Amino acid sequence: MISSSLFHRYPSSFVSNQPQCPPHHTLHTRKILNNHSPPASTPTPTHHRREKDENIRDEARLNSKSHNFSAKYVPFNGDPSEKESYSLDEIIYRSSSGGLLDVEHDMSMLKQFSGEYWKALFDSRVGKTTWPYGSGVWSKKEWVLPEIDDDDIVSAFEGNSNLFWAERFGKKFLGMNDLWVKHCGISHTGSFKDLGMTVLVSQVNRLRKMNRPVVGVGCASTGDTSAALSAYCAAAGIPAIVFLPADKISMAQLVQPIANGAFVLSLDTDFDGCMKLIREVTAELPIYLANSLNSLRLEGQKTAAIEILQQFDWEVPDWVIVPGGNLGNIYAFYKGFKMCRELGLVDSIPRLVCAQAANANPLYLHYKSGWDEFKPVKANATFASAIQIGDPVSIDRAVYALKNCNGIVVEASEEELMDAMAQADSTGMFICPHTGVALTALNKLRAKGVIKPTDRTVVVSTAHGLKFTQAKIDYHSNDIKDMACQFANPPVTVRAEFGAVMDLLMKHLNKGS
Ligand SMILES: Cc1ncc(COP(=O)(O)O)c(C=O)c1O
Ligand SMILES: N[C@@H](CCOP(=O)(O)O)C(=O)O
Repeated sequence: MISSSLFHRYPSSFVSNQPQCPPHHTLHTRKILNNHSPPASTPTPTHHRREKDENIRDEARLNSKSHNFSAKYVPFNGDPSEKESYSLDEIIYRSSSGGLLDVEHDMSMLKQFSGEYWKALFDSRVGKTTWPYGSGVWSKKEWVLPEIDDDDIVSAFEGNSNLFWAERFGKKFLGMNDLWVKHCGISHTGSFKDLGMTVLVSQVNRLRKMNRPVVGVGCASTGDTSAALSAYCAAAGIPAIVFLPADKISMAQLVQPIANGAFVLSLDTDFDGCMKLIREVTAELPIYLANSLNSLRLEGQKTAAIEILQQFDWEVPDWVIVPGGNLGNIYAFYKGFKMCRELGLVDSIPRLVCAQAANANPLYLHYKSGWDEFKPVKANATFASAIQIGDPVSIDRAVYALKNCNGIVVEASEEELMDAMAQADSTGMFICPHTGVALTALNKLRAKGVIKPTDRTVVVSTAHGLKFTQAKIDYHSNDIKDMACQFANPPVTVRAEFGAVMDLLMKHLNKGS
């Protein structure tokens, strides 16, 4: 039996999947929340414990309400007068003309509530354990996948990642006082992919419950997509199949899908080759495609942009810098910011910078050519191995996003990205090489004066540094061909004797003074 006291544990607007209070109440609600005192209707806290057969899903089921929010697939950047659209319950990745798809929300329904209303609602859900809103993604459920039943959601309470004030790095290396790193990689599987994968796997869970023929979910990967897919599928008991380019991903990334029980294929090709194969295979077999070609993924990823605004108390930063590979994420950020502007939460959007490794730089070349004809490249090896991609599936999305926010594309050489990573680490971070690519872009734009010392700037950190320890070991061992490794900090071997240790320490301490 579900205890009736559960109904009284939260104000109803915190637990319902429909906004409850009318817009004119929201300013009041917000003020209350900001003052950290409970809304008047909150009962005195009790030390409630659930009965054996109760859980947070049951609570969500009891509290769910009907609503009129909806979303559908439409051709990406299509002609609005064309009527082509598909239910999100269809298994489809391309429009009738072969172009990309986008998830389009019924904005007229969302606009029935004011910007102030949405801010108060989203703010009220942060940091709770209420299913599914405790997740940073599902706390924005009405804007993500409004029609999914809470019961079908597969979530690890992802999102709500740290927006880190890079105080020392900003001051020491860039003369900046308002520099932030959005640590999307401090996450369930160690990358931002969790944000999109919770949405995609939840939808697959729904489709399978509807008896749709989905025998498994598959992706091509440079390591992070496969890790996220495998974890969320394992949590839901859904078979995962991953195509990996042999010897091109880190050990830590490789072991993730193996440990989570996915069927792992190591293929003698690069990521672009794996991507081509998974597209062919998913066209033949009832395996659902989990790469960002599937626009559902981007609905989850866009919440990182909304979260950044929320973390700045809905003030808009000047710049957001995102490392780009298959190029879904740069569009996801744009879409998140744009929705906040359209729905009245903010009145402008930041300028976006997409940062690429020079060894895998098709977007950069396209940008430099003045957006002339796009040409895929053969991506060369890079320490930023997760963005070693030469033929990005979301090229059109990225170009659209950058053109619409006065965006910039910057490239980083191997030495630049590794030095930037080492410098960031020396100020207490432990970032991945892809974040080093983004920091290089920042260095270059600061040096040119494009980004000003006081500009509020966010660098998106996309994966956890612990996935890329070998790159750091190579750098700090001074063991990289043609690289000075100028910030290497190798361990010093010394005899285990007091005198030898003291001599060494004295030398070291004198050097510092
Ligand atoms: C760690 C990391 N950073 C950046 C990216 C680039 O994201 P996107 O492919 O959406 O451009 C990826 C994946 O491609 C990644 O795994
Ligand atoms: N870096 C990605 C590459 C695939 O990108 P996706 O967003 O299209 O899945 C990875 O980790 O596999």
